[in-house]
Amino acid sequence: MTFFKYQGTGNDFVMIDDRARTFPSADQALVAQLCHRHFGIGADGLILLQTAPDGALTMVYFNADGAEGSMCGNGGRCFVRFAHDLGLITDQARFMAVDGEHEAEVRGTDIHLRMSDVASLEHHTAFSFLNTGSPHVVQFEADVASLDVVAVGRPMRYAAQFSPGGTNINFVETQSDQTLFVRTYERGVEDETYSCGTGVTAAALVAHIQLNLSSPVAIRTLGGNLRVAFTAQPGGGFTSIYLIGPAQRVFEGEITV
Ligand SMILES: N[C@@H](CCC[C@H](N)C(=O)O)C(=O)O
Repeated sequence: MTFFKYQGTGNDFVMIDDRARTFPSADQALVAQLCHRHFGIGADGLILLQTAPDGALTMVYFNADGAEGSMCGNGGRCFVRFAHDLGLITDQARFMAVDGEHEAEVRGTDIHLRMSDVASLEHHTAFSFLNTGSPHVVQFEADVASLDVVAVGRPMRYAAQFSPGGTNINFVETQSDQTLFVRTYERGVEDETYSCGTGVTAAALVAHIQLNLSSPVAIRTLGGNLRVAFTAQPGGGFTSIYLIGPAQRVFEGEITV
């Protein structure tokens, strides 16, 4: 079976053209093994490109632990690049994902991906919590570069208040030029990843509310730069949310299991 490896700001994915529906998607151990960085290809997740009976392009996303996940923003941008590379879409696209339909546009090296609207956010003393397709804690910190993201993030990811599903944890610092620096502990990978698309989207929306940053918000991650554009609604929610940044093919190969 042919696979392709894609990355979007260092969030990396095994990508498989599964229009023939031959991939054994119920085999969690196989997905986890393919994503394993020592015993497999190595990736933060695996994505199947399928088509629905009505012909709609469909993204099926699995976390590195092998379980089917909620929405993945960087994975969605890589999915659009993959569909474009296969010649299945022009520069404008629509596809289905677990959280509904997404629109996207290919503009040179960048993919502009429309994310689900966000109706509400919770603000707690130390952090905010919201769902941008996946659940995210956003916590501002003074020195994100020095933070032990795994040591601090993992207990929060498993905290009782987020059970049973758990959450992703984003540590955010505002830089002098109003750019956000974001590092994320990612659920399902159970480690820090180089970038998380739904996570930086959450960080940008919270930064708009708490720090009055205007759209588009520029974000730096360990794996590169992203932008998040949005329209804030008078009632407190957000619409027309776009995650913008590069996505590229890295290599391809054959799975011989
Ligand atoms: N890396 C992803 C986030 C994927 C979802 C996450 N692993 C979860 O299970 O919540 C992104 O780019 O959004």
